[in-house]
Amino acid sequence: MATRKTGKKSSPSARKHRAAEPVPPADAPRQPARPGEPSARLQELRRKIDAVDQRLVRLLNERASLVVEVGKAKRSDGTPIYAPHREAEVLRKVLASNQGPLSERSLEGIYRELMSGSFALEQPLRIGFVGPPGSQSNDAAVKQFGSSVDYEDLHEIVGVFTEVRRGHVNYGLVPIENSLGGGIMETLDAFKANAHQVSIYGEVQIAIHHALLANCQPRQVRRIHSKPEIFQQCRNWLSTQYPGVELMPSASSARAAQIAADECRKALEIGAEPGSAAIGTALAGRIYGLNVLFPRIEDDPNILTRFVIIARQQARPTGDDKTSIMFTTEDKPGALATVLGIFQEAGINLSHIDKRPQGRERWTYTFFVDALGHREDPAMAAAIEKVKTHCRELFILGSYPRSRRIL
Ligand SMILES: C=C(O[C@@H]1C=C(C(=O)O)C=C[C@H]1O)C(=O)O
Repeated sequence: MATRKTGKKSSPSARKHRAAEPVPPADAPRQPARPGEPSARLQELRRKIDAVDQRLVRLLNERASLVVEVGKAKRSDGTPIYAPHREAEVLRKVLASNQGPLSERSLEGIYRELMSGSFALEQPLRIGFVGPPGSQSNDAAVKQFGSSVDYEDLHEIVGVFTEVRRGHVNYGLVPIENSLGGGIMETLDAFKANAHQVSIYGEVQIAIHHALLANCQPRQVRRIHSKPEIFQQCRNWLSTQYPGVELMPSASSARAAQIAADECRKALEIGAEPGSAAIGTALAGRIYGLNVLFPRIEDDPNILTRFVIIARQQARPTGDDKTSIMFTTEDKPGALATVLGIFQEAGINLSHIDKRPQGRERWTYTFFVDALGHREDPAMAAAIEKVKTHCRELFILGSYPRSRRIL
């Protein structure tokens, strides 16, 4: 008969207990924990979690060692480090094998951070965004590329294009379309000036959330800083929660957070009550040292901004891609309708169309169209060739994996 290390014979009830799952069932009689101490069940569960973590760390490092090898192989044949087509494939396989209880969203978040760690192992990546730090673009970049890459605030959308083109950053993230305000003019214009040198390598859809940030109690807030558009997007919330408060316009929500943090500090220095707040991202709160008093105060919880990742490389096909093209039609009746008809005939779905003044000739426009499919798909390649014959000029801005998820 098995004995304990003490040498004592085990009782039948003890044997039964040892043979069963080490974690006591939830309905087992529980030893009352001493106040402030975790119960025996909680301790046992935590011991199991610790053991799983040990296995996970080994597995993560097994994966990381393979990533290091991938990095070497890429460097020897000049393959780009960041491979959105491969990431899409990894995520698709991982999510398909998920049986819960972890949600898809949580698993995807974990994998995004894991892949961010991969970059650091293959080659440190530098990502350009439009600041100031804590801006929506900074938030989007961190959600997409995680915390293991370097970020550079390039101040202006056009600056992101310039620095990608010059190779000072590996990739850049710029907003292209907002579900409330439509196309982002500065980005479309920057494509007109840089279409030869950079291309769209990926897209990211970000849910826009606004938080009330401050260093005081909610009832102490007297003045709120933010961008005028953001006040508009939180109008109902502000008029019910803070009807008499002073609204101070600023150039960006991140700048607003910086001003509110400065004003709070100064108030505290002179012994006054801090009453300044800002509406911005939770990331801005972390950067400028403000607490989130209320998260998600936007009136419409479904505001999205689509960002594109720009690069000096072309993304490979994944089977679920988008192609963005930019063209100027010939100056004749029905020219745009002819172009759109070509996609229709080819059975190619268009997901977005926008326009900007062409710039050189008055009342002439440059059109931006997103078509579903990759430029290497024979139907897409043939349609684009045909479209070209009806255009003065046409550029393919890029083919890249279509993003269906919202970060
Ligand atoms: C490891 C690779 O490099 C990067 C990291 C990935 C990963 O961690 O799975 C996937 C794609 C790339 O962005 C790869 O290309 O396979």
